[in-house]
Amino acid sequence: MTQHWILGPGAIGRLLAYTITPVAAVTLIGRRTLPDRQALTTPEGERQVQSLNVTTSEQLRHEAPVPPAYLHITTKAMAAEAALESLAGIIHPSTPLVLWQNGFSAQPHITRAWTGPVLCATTTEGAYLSGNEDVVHAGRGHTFVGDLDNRHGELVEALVHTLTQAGLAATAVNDIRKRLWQKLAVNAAINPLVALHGIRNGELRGDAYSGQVAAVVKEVAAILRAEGIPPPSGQGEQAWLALVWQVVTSTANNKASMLQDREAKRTTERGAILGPLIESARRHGLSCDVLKALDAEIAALEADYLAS
Ligand SMILES: NC(=O)C1=CN([C@@H]2O[C@H](COP(=O)(O)OP(=O)(O)OC[C@H]3O[C@@H](n4cnc5c(N)ncnc54)[C@H](OP(=O)(O)O)[C@@H]3O)[C@@H](O)[C@H]2O)C=CC1
Ligand SMILES: CC(C)(CO)C(=O)C(=O)O
Repeated sequence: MTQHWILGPGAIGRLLAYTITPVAAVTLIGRRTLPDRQALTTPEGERQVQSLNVTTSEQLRHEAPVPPAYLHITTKAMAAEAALESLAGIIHPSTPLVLWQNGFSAQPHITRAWTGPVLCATTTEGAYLSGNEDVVHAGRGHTFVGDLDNRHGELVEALVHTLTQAGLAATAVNDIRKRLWQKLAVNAAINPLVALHGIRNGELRGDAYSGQVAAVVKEVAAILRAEGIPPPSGQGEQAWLALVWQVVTSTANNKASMLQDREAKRTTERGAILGPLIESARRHGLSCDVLKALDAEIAALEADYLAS
């Protein structure tokens, strides 16, 4: 059986481990010990329990594990490189990686630094944790998999086959860079504003916030034009705005991930979402005062609650 190691036993990591275990050999790796009996509540509300092969990077150091065919990294973006580093000397540097992060920071950095293949996955599956032994699969979505340089088509296809066999809708693509930026654009327009104002996504449609969404999208659209990233359908700023309102409406009742991070007093993914946009604006000589102000406000908020 193909060995899949999943590093980062959070919502996406546990969803993947739980789902792939029936069709492949899975090892779920954390930095602290977790129970091996893990429950998953399906989108239909059924709670199922399964034994997973759960371990820590420290424990792996004392074993002689079968090398994995894929190492999935399912930490938050800012933790991905340190998590990978924690397996130095345990996995071979030619091991194929699969990065599941939102944003566009871990992907280019790790693709440049890792000597083996690096695949990227972008997913609209929705999951959240409910304790040390429970994950809730809140909504089914679709996963797109590719690699930034389109050099690893066979590995991508084989992974997509496994995900599909496991019941996760997945497609191999040759434009993963574009898809990652498109998702980042939507995240940049929604996440910082809802986190700062403490509101659910749908509330952005109100008079108090809709102008702020439009101001963010104006800057994001100009930056993505300079990056050569088109909206998924239509053209220009209006198409980006329409996409954002479509996602706001379809996720109206959601607490976005950045708001959940704020409420749980965790570091947010602002560096992976706003960071690449601000850096791109700098490279292309574009102004991005709205994005910079949002980034500074989130940074101040984080510093405040992380210190308390
Ligand atoms: N949840 C979702 O529905 C979706 C998430 N994503 C993206 O997927 C990524 C993961 O998100 P999500 O699963 O929600 O995040 P979580 O915060 O639920 O999980 C992150 C996990 O990473 C673990 N971790 C952190 N550092 C290390 C380390 N050094 N070694 C091992 N494990 C480590 C954490 O462990 P610990 O418990 O010890 O802190 C935690 O279990 C993010 O980039 C997110 O944007 C994308 C689409 C949907
Ligand atoms: C699309 C959105 C904003 C849905 O909540 C999301 O991906 C997130 O919460 O990070």
